[in-house]
Amino acid sequence: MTQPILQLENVHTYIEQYHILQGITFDVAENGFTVIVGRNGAGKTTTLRTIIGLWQAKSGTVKLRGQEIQDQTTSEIARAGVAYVPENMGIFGDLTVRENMILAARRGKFDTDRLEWIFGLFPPIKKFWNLAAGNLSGGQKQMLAIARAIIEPSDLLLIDEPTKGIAPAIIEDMIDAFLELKRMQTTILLVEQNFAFAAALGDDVVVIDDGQVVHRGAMETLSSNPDLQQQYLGLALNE
Ligand SMILES: Nc1ncnc2c1ncn2[C@@H]1O[C@H](COP(=O)(O)OP(=O)(O)OP(=O)(O)O)[C@@H](O)[C@H]1O
Repeated sequence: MTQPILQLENVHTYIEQYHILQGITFDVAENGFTVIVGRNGAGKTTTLRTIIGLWQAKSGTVKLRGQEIQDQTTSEIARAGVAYVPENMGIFGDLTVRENMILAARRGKFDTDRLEWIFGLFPPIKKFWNLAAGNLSGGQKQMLAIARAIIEPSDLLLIDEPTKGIAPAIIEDMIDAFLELKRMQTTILLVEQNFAFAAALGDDVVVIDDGQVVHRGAMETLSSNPDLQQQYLGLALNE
């Protein structure tokens, strides 16, 4: 079996005095789509922030291609090939869509083919190219945040809850865009509350509860078994 691109081993993260991640262990397969699910406050965002170095693990290891990265800074981890779309999306509302994209492009220049590919994935990016990003709808802002993260190729894309507050019709469009990313063999680790969305995309799933991994394995095993869903997720994801 090939080495996973990312491996977390017994990761403990504290926020101030609070022991939030309590021994998180899981792998992310290269070219796969892994989804982290779990109820509110379970520690999903903290897990992504620990991987990208915005929180520092107090103990345990995070390995990228076998190299320990848990003591590296966020910019070092980003340079090593990890892109991150935070829950708040991190876009600049007073800059145009184009300017937001330029800031995310290395050397401030676009690869034309890649930009066309992104326009195909997310048509609103092309349509509102010269509009201040603050005027976009919630779903369009989310698309812009993802477009910024993929304007340069990365080895691993971390995305935090892209469906949050997004209308169902837009969620369908996002599923199509993510399926296309999957076809392009982008390795993705997604945090998601919407189980239908997670199940439509995930190859593998990690369930976190109260700072611990309570289940991991093939998404198919969980998505095809309502009893398992009830056991691990309760009603939290279907509210
Ligand atoms: N900056 C912070 N200061 C103190 N506690 C925090 C901070 N950020 C998160 N926490 C706490 O850490 C725990 C895990 O939060 P986290 O955001 O990782 O959960 P989550 O699973 O992503 O939840 P949600 O689905 O609600 O976003 C929660 O109890 C939260 O209150």
